Amino acid sequence: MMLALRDIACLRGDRLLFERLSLELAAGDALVVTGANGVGKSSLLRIAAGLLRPSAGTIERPGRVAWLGEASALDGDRTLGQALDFWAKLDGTRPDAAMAQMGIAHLVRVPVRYLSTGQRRRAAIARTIASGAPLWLLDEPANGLDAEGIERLGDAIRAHRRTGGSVFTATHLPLPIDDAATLMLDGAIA
Ligand SMILES: Nc1ncnc2c1ncn2[C@@H]1O[C@H](COP(=O)(O)OP(=O)(O)OP(=O)(O)O)[C@@H](O)[C@H]1O
Repeated sequence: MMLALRDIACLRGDRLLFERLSLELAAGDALVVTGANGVGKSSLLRIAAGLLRPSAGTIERPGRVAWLGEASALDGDRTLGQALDFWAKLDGTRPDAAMAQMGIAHLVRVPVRYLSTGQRRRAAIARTIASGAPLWLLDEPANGLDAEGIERLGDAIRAHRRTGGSVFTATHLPLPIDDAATLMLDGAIA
C-alpha cells in the first residue's frame, strides 16, 4: 500500500468540501481525480501530501512522496541544471536522465527565470521523476504543457508505474494514463 485515506473530511472556511472519503493506492496504481473548479481536488491532494490537515479521518503514507503543485520549487537565479541538482542531491539522485525524459536537457545552462511556462512545468516534472519517490502527487501536472509535453508526462507516469510507483493526480486536461481509476468529486455533500 502506497497511500490510504480513510473517512476523510475537508472543511475550508465554513464550507464542507467532502466527507467520509476513503481511497487506497497500491504499487503501480494511478488515480485521477476530476471535478469542477473549486470542488476540492487540490485540497484532497494536499491532504494526501500532508500539506493540509483534514478535519476528520486518517492518512497512511508509508513511503516518500513527490509533490508537484502550481508553484515551482526551482530557484529562479540558478541554471536549470543547478536548480535540479540541488533537489537531486537532497534525494541522493541525479537529474540528467529525468531532464532528457522531459526533453529539456538542452536547457541545462539556462537560468530558471528565463524558462517559458511549459519549460518550467517540464522542469517540475523532471524534478518529480528524479526524486525517486514511490508516490507522485500531481496537481494539474499538464497545465502549460504542449501536446508533446503531455505525451512525455504520460510516458514518465507509465515508466514510474512499471517500476512499482503510484500516481495520484488532479487534472482538467485529459492525460494519457492507461487504466487509471477515476474519482469524480461532485461537491454533493448531504
Ligand atoms: N485557505 C483557504 N481557506 C478557505 N477556503 C479555501 C482555502 N483554500 C481554498 N479554499 C476553498 O476551497 C475550495 C476548494 O479549493 P481547491 O483548490 O481544493 O479546489 P479545486 O477543485 O482544486 O479547484 P480548481 O479546479 O479550480 O483547481 C474552493 O472553494 C476554495 O475557495
